[in-house]
Amino acid sequence: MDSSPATPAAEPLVIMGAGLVGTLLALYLTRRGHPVHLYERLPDPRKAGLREARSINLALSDRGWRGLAGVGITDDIRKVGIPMYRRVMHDQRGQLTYQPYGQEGQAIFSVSRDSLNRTLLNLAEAKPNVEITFGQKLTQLDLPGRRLHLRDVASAREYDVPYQRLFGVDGAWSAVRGALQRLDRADYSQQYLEYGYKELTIAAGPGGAWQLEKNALHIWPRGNYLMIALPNLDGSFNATLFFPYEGPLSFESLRTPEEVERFFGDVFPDVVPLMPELDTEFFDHPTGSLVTIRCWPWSYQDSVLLLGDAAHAIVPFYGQGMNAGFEDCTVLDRLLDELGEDNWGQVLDQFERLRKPNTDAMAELALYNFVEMRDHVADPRFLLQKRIESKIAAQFPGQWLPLYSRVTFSPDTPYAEAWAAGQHQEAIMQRLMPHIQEETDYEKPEVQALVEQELASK
Ligand SMILES: Cc1cc2nc3c(=O)[nH]c(=O)nc-3n(C[C@H](O)[C@H](O)[C@H](O)COP(=O)(O)OP(=O)(O)OC[C@H]3O[C@@H](n4cnc5c(N)ncnc54)[C@H](O)[C@@H]3O)c2cc1C
Ligand SMILES: NC(=O)C1=CN([C@@H]2O[C@H](COP(=O)(O)OP(=O)(O)OC[C@H]3O[C@@H](n4cnc5c(N)ncnc54)[C@H](OP(=O)(O)O)[C@@H]3O)[C@@H](O)[C@H]2O)C=CC1
Ligand SMILES: Nc1ccccc1C(=O)C[C@H](N)C(=O)O
Repeated sequence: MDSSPATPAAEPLVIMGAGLVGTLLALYLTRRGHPVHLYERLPDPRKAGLREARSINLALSDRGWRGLAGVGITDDIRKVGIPMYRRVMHDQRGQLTYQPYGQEGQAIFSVSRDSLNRTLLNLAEAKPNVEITFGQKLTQLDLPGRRLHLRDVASAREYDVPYQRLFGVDGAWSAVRGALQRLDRADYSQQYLEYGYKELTIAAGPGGAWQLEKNALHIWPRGNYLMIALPNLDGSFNATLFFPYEGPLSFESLRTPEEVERFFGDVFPDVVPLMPELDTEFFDHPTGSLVTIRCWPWSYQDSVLLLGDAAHAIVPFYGQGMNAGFEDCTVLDRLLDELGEDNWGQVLDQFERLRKPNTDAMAELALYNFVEMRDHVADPRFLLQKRIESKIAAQFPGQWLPLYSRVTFSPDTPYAEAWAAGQHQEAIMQRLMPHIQEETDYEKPEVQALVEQELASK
């Protein structure tokens, strides 16, 4: 049920970008009684049919669920999500090792980007005071004059639209941010990895059966590169290869179908038979780049605010970009409750000050998880350390929570706090692990004494 609406403002709030975060934001703002107008550069994905061909999935976790719960739509999404309870690591001989994500029953969820986007669009469009106009690209923004300059992509017609409040939710290559960047003392940085990514398909088995463990996120860690796979509802998996652009083993070095087959056969032998389209997909699918974008400020006076990837694009390795964007919506909604809608300037100011340290921490966490996923998860000592940490958490609940759980399953803990606590715990583990060779060593009196001493001095 919608909460009781305030008196609708005459002029619509404008949202630039009807991606995942923009559509969720529209649902939040319309609940407050505001008319909302979303503009989107691309055609309507529900009509275009183009995106359906690619079933790309995302990991949705507790911060994202909280964002969806705020507008009462978790049930719609849970129906199409697949819980993934653990990492399954595949070594070069096809041997498997396992690492649970959290406690019994805790999972991250694989959801299709396309169905999530469609569900959000359908829900937003069903609201009487939400309008979505597709195929409209923001080309210029007059910040002091509060005017958008848009282009109708199909006809190339250009026109202006005035606004009072604008939310820039137009993704990593945000045009709204582009205008803010030209302000005096605006900070901006973009850092690319020397890696790109390629999306590939692991086929469904007969009758739509999953050919790998269904309720898991699969990882093929290979030291300086990796492949991952997330399950789809139709029995297939969406695999992503994260691989150097250049170098002896790189996108540049694999030039022919034979080279691709030889490489995959050598390093991912257990999964190659499940990838019948490998050759064509490898050359037909684009190689995506991986970038971290930081900027400041995120707002202009009381009229413009950036959210989602437009404010904080991060590399995908923690599976948190969309989750962080959904959390933006929750935080903005809370600030509007606390500070009131007569204080937009204060709301925008508080929002960026609260969020920036947290999304900066998330950007670091995402880079950190790249090394963990491509390298550490293949190391038995690392997996032993994780099992010991689970034991400490079970023995001292409230005093110890693994970093992964803080980031993924603890939406009350801001990212920056999670990261700081995680680094502190890691320092303790570095002192503890030299005393532990196998799991049962944890029970040794000297190890127990050390753990208690470390926790007492925390
Ligand atoms: C390979 C990969 C895997 C990922 N996996 C995960 C994951 O598992 N979990 C997770 O939480 N996150 C993941 N992410 C991150 C996630 O995709 C992004 O964080 C999320 O899409 C951000 O949503 P957004 O709405 O801010 O931006 P977008 O989804 O990019 O939406 C922006 C919208 O604005 C529109 N737009 C852009 N420019 C203009 C303009 N000039 N005028 C009008 N409209 C415009 C775009 O067409 C788009 O529809 C992944 C990212 C990548 C690359
Ligand atoms: N953090 C990360 O590493 C990544 C994040 N993402 C997120 O996912 C979203 C959707 O991705 P996807 O569909 O692959 O988007 P695309 O890469 O297809 O980009 C969409 C549009 O953004 C503009 N664009 C692309 N690359 C650049 C660039 N390097 N500099 C300036 N503009 C650029 C282009 O607009 P035009 O045609 O007008 O020039 C392009 O058509 C992105 O908006 C981003 O939020 C995606 C990839 C990596
Ligand atoms: N969705 C992703 C996309 C790309 C790379 C990683 C992910 C993950 O979700 C990783 C998961 N959080 C993990 O730590 O095992």
